[in-house]
Amino acid sequence: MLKLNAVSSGYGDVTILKEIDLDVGGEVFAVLGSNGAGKSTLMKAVAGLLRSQGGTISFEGRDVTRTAPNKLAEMGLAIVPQEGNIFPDLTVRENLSLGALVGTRPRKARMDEVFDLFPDLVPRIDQKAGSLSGGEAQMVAVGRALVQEPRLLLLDEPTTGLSPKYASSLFRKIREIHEQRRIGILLAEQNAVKALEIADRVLVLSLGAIFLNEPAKGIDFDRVRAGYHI
Ligand SMILES: Nc1ncnc2c1ncn2[C@@H]1O[C@H](COP(=O)(O)OP(=O)(O)OP(=O)(O)O)[C@@H](O)[C@H]1O
Repeated sequence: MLKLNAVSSGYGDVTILKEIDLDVGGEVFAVLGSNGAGKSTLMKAVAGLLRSQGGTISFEGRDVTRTAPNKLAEMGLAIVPQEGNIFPDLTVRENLSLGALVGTRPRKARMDEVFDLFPDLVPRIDQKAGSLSGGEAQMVAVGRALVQEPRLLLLDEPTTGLSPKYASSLFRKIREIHEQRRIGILLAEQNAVKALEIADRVLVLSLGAIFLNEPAKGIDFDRVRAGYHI
């Protein structure tokens, strides 16, 4: 579904990601690593928000190395960035409507599916997104990506700042989204224990390079942890 071949990326002249090779199928693929390891940089590079400094990226067999984010969205790749992922002055409904500009099925049906998935949002439909709780706001952010009918969903640390209860619930929903809709998920996450519970495959980034890339099942947690201590 998504292939990275020797992708380097960063900010200005600074290289953060160093020659990353990656092959993501229609699975839940967790991207782990400590603060500053390069998780968000990887997500932004894949979503077309950061220009690659080298290497190639392909999505569903097409070279998208220089493809603009809006075009990638139309091709079926949606991202929930770590920050700035909702419009605070717009209502829940308006936020979802904006996401639904991308996608082909009737807009109302796609929005109703989000309310089925996150029923807590139903009573908040006309509330400004900026006045929601952290957990509710994340539901809107994920919902806004889902109404785009993505085939690959990039989630950048979606549980940051959530209470353990909300975080666990969102992790369960992420797995549910994958299983019910057959959407591939690339999940950048600090919380390795929780991410491993729902992931099929695990990548650990360390200093912008791949420390480990393995199936999640039966993975030796000490090896994952070692990637956090370099
Ligand atoms: N806009 C930017 N300009 C310059 N350097 C940046 C910028 N954004 C991130 N960096 C640097 O890139 C490196 C990787 O950051 P990145 O946000 O990808 O890490 P991360 O793994 O997502 O970390 P965290 O878990 O803390 O969000 C860090 O050293 C960071 O300081």
